[in-house]
Amino acid sequence: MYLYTAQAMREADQRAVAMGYPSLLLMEAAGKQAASRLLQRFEGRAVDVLCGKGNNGGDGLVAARWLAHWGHPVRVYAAEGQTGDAAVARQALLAHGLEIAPLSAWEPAPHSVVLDALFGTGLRGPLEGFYAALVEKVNQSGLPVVAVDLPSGLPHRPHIQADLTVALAGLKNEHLFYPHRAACGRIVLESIGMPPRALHNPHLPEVLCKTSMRPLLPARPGNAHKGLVGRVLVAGGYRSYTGAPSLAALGAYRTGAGLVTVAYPADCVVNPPLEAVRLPLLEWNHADLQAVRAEAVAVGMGAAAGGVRAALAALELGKPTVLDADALHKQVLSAYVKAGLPTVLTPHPGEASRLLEIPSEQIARAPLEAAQALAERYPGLVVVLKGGPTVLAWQPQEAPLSPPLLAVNSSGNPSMATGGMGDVLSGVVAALLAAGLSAWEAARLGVYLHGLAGDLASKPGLLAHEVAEALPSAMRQLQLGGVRDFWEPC
Ligand SMILES: NC(=O)C1=CN([C@@H]2O[C@H](COP(=O)(O)OP(=O)(O)OC[C@H]3O[C@@H](n4cnc5c(N)ncnc54)[C@H](O)[C@@H]3O)[C@@H](O)[C@H]2O)[C@@H](O)CC1
Ligand SMILES: [K+]
Repeated sequence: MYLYTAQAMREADQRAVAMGYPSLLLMEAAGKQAASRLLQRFEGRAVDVLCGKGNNGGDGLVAARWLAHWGHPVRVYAAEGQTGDAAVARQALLAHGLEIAPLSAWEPAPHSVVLDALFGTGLRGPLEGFYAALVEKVNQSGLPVVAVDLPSGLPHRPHIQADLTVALAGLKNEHLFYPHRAACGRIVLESIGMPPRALHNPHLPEVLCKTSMRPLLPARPGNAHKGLVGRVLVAGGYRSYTGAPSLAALGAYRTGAGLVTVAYPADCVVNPPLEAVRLPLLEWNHADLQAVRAEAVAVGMGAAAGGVRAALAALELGKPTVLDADALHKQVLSAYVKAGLPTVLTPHPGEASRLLEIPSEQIARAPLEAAQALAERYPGLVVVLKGGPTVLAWQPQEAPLSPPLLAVNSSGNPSMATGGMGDVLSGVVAALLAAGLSAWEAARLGVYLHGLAGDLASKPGLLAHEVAEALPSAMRQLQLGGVRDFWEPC
């Protein structure tokens, strides 16, 4: 499943039409499904449908017809001048004997619900004048609002603040990225019958979801022993950052690693899980690390200035590696690019800002672009840019001229914004690398499982080790089909 821009969705629509699929069928499905989702949530309220001139308005006209047909009180307010499918939708509505009032006549009615079909993906630029005032009037009415496809006005201001958004055919950027996502309220995705071939577009970012992530779960053979399912070496720790390697070790064990060894400076007190092997070191050197039996390495957590030395020593092991926190330095990344090892780097926006030398606000505003820039700068390394949502990018070394592969995570929640969460993630990804997944697979599944565990454990004051403890349930639920993507109806 992909994440669409307005342009990419228009192209999908055009491909469907070129394949012979009538666009009117899409509008009919869109309107009917929006109407039924509205009723599911706001049954018993009269509905005011506000329709623009374009196809988003056409969806609203279809919705109004079905609402009336099903016997619900509905008032329709629409702009003049529909063309194409939207004009057909208007005719069909009139044929049912409904009246259409001008948008300027709309006044909030107590106990009603507003269906916002003013603007969708065709909006060009911010709303002004009459439409800006109408959107403000809807927001100030205090009435519940169901938005068709997108809250009208997004991605600009002003925009509708919706309680429910019925996304059509595919998720758009605004449905996943803040602050726009907050304007959508609950999001339900309706396929509206769009032919899957029309939606197919591997140049778009992938949305990590249960369907694509489940097949990546490593199988545990019946004759499994701890040396067969992936062993992880965690290398990190510095005087005041002693928890980080322990959390990474816990993340790795809870993702199924067979054995975890924690290497840390001998002058710091690290308390890894009882099940971990401890390796206190006087100096970060390759010879000591070489003795550890491990199929993957996670390096950097809380290692302070030692992070670079630890990462360069780990590089000589020639194993798939996760680089986090104090290992995220340009000289380290360049050395890993040169080595061509499966490598995942997991910066947060502050670390990405340091690596890219751009302000972290710019990264927060356009995380996909930032992850893409890092992937292009360090070809072959998989970039996991942590945030809400976490995004991923990878420029395969063997295809330097193709655009990087991109992905956006759909699991996780704001309660995960606490210390140590990234350390757990490093351990999760390292365990999946050790289990034999490629760097791109391990990073995507790791990010998704970590978010899913955060969703299962979600509560105010959530701690990183609690997310690690929820990982086994997350994996079990994903395996057994018990997971719900956030856009699925309840
Ligand atoms: N896959 C698809 O592409 C489908 C799209 N459908 C609907 O079609 C919508 C897109 O339809 P359209 O492309 O017709 O676009 P919209 O209906 O979103 O908006 C286009 C209208 O808005 C006006 N407009 C644009 N910017 C404006 C501004 N800043 N201020 C005032 N007016 C402005 C345009 O002149 C035009 O009349 C989707 O969001 C969805 O609701 C569905 O009907 C079914 C299938
Ligand atoms: K809308």
